[in-house]
Amino acid sequence: MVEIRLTNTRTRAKELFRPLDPANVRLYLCGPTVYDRAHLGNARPVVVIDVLVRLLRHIHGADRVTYVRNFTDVDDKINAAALARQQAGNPGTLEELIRERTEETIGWYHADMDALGAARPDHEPRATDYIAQMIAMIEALIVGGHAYARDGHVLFRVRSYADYGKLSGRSVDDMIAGARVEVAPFKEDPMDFVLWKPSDDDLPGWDSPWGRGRPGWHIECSAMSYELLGESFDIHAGGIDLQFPHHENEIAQSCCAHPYGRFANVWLHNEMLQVEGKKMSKSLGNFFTVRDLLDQGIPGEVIRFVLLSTHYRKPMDWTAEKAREAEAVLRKWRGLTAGIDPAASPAPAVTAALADDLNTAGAIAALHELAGQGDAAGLLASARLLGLLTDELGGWESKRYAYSLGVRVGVNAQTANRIDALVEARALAKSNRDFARADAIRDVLGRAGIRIMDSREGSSWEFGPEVNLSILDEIH
Ligand SMILES: Nc1ncnc2c1ncn2[C@@H]1O[C@H](COP(=O)(O)OP(=O)(O)OP(=O)(O)O)[C@@H](O)[C@H]1O
Ligand SMILES: [Zn+2]
Repeated sequence: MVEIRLTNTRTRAKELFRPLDPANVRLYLCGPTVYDRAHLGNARPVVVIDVLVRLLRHIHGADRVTYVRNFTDVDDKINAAALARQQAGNPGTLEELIRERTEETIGWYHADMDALGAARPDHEPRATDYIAQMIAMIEALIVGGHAYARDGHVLFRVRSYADYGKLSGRSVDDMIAGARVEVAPFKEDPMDFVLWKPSDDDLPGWDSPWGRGRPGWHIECSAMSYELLGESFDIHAGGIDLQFPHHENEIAQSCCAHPYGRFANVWLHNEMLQVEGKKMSKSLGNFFTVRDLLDQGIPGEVIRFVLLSTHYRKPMDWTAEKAREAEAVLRKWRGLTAGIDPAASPAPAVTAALADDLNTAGAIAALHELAGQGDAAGLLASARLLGLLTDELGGWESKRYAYSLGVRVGVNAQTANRIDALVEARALAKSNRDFARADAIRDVLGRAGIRIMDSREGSSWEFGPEVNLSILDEIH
C-alpha cells in the first residue's frame, strides 16, 4: 500500500500518516461562514482537501473515508448582512432574512465549488442544527472547571488548559501580546474566549441555561466534529489563518470536554492565496470571487489547475498568465485523451507525488511527462486522481477564447484555429532554420494586430488593441 506523508502543524514534521481506523479515515475541514460569495482564497483549502480525499479514497477504499465540512450559519456578519437587507426595504422578519441569506449563500457555495470539481463532503453540518450539542459541551466545560458563566456569557478559562498555544508554538503571554484580545468586564482573564453570548431580542437566539443567546464560532467546530467524527479523528484542515485563535481554541475546548480523546491527530494548514503579498480577504477588500472568474469565461478546471500548481504549504497568487498557460495545457491534454479509456490505475509517479505531502506541483510535472510520452490512458487515469480531465469539468475545450488587452473574449473557432496554425507554422519554420518564413509569418500576424508570446512551453498569442484579420489572407 502506498504510504502517505503529511506535514503536521502540531508536530512541525512531515509524518507517516497512520489512520486511527483504516476502515474509516476521518477528516474535518473548517467550512465557510455563509454570508457572502466565496472568494478565490476560500476555494484553495476546498480544492486541496478534495485532492487529499481522492487520494485517501484511492488508497484506503472509496467507502472508507468520512469527510466533514461545516457551514457556519450563525455569525454576526450574517446578521449584519440580513439587517442591511431589511434596512434596504426587503420584506420579512430579520430571522427570515437571515435564513434567506444563508440558504442563498450555501446554494452559491455549492455551485461554485462544484464548478471547480470539488466533490461534496459526506456531511455538511450547519451550526444551527447543532446548538443543543454545543450547549451540552459548554455545560461539560463548566463542570470540569474549564469555563465560567458571567452576565449571560460563558467564557473558556484559557489558563485552565496547560497545552494552550502548543499548536502555534506560542506561550499564552506571547499570544496576548500579539493578538487583539478583547478586554471585557465579564472576563477573568483577557485571553479567555467566548463560548456563548447573549442575543438581543431582534437577533437569532436559543434558550440555554445562561439565558437566550448564541454560540461563539469556535465551539461550533468542536461540537460538530465530535458529533460526526468522534472524540479522536485523523485530520483537521483549514487555512493557516485559522491556526490561531480558531484552531487553538477548538483544541482547548475539545480536549477539555473529552479528556480521553485526542481530537485531531494531524493538523493540515494551507498557505494563503495572496494579492500583492497580502492574504486575499474580505476584510481587506482585495478579493475577487470564484464566480467572478467563472463569469469571465474561465473554466472551473483551469481555476482548479492553477490552484493545484503550487504546493499547498506555499503562498501563491493568481495571475492571468497562469490561467492562460493552464488552459493551453488542459486543452492539449483533453485533445490527447479524447475518446480514450483511462488506464486501470494512475501512474505510480503521480500517486507518489501526491502521497508525499500532497505535492500537487510534482504530480502535475509527472502528468506532463506522461503527455510527453504519448501515454494518453495513463495521463487520463492519473489526472483524474487530481480531479482533472473528468467528464464533469469538460466541454469547455470545444469553445475558443482569446485575450484582448488582458480581457478574455470569445472567438470563433475557425479564426482561432487559423491563428494557431500560423503560430505553429512559424515555430516549425524557426526549428527548420527557415527564418525568412518565420519572420514573414510574424510580420503578417503583427500587422493583423496579433501579438505572439514565446515561452518555454511554446508560443501563445493574444489580440492587440487594433485587429484586422483580413491581413492574414496575405500568407498561407
Ligand atoms: N486568502 C486565502 N487563502 C487561502 N485560504 C483562505 C484564504 N482566506 C480564507 N481562507 C480559508 O477559507 C476558509 C473559509 O474561511 P472563512 O469563512 O473564515 O473566510 P472569510 O471570513 O470569508 O474570509 P476572510 O478571511 O476573507 O474574511 C478557511 O479555511 C480559511 O482558512
Ligand atoms: Zn473550525
